[in-house]
Amino acid sequence: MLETRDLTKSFGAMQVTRGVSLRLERGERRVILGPNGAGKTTLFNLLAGELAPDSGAVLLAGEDITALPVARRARRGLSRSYQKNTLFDGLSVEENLGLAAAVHCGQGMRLWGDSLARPEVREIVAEVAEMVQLVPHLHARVSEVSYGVRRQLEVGVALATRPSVLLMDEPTSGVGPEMARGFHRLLADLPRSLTLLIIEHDMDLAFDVADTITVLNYGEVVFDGLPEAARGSRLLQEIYMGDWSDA
Ligand SMILES: Nc1ncnc2c1ncn2[C@@H]1O[C@H](COP(=O)(O)OP(=O)(O)OP(=O)(O)O)[C@@H](O)[C@H]1O
Repeated sequence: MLETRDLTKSFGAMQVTRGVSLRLERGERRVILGPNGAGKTTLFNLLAGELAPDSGAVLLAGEDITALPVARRARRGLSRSYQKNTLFDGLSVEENLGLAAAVHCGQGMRLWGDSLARPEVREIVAEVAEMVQLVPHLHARVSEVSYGVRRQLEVGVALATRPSVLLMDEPTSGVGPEMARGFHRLLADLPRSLTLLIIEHDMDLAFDVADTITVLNYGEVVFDGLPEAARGSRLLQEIYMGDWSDA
């Protein structure tokens, strides 16, 4: 469903992405682990189209999308859930979801008030609200909801564009461990038709949701495989010493 071939990216003399080749099947939940500075966010930027690679290719459903800008990748079903500045604080949870759904349904921002009433938009809002457990919060203003609900809404806004592949950069960052677990259960319950690629800093949390794990270190894939194998890997234990000993 999503593939990279030998992606490389440097900033000046520093090579931050080194020959990264990944292949995600449809419906796969892959977690990307790696220490600070390993190149996880850079890889996401290359996948989403915010950065162009120096060499290599990104393929979505078999088609080369390396040259496509962010919006065109999104229209093809590759979406990213952002941590910051993507929500309209003065609007309700429902309106935020509705706006994303309306844009997806081809409604201009200009008429968005009317767009929200359209049946296809209402249907998406209801479906997504259910998926990310936002039904009790639909009428709350975003500025008034808890941090955890905001994080759920960020994922909801991305889902309202009906992606086939969703990239999430540390969706649980800043929430406590218990809430993070709940959040991962929510992710695990998302429809299996959706392919998920998640950056997660915490190794234990990664095991909650991952079908497969990729570990980056100094921009390079140093592990790619099943979570059970990751648990037994000495290399990972060394890289993740801090997180393992904290666990
Ligand atoms: N635009 C940029 N210009 C120069 N250097 C950059 C740029 N973006 C990232 N870097 C550097 O590239 C390296 C990888 O950064 P990246 O953010 O991809 O790592 P990461 O694995 O996501 O780290 P973290 O877990 O801390 O977010 C870091 O050394 C970072 O300082």
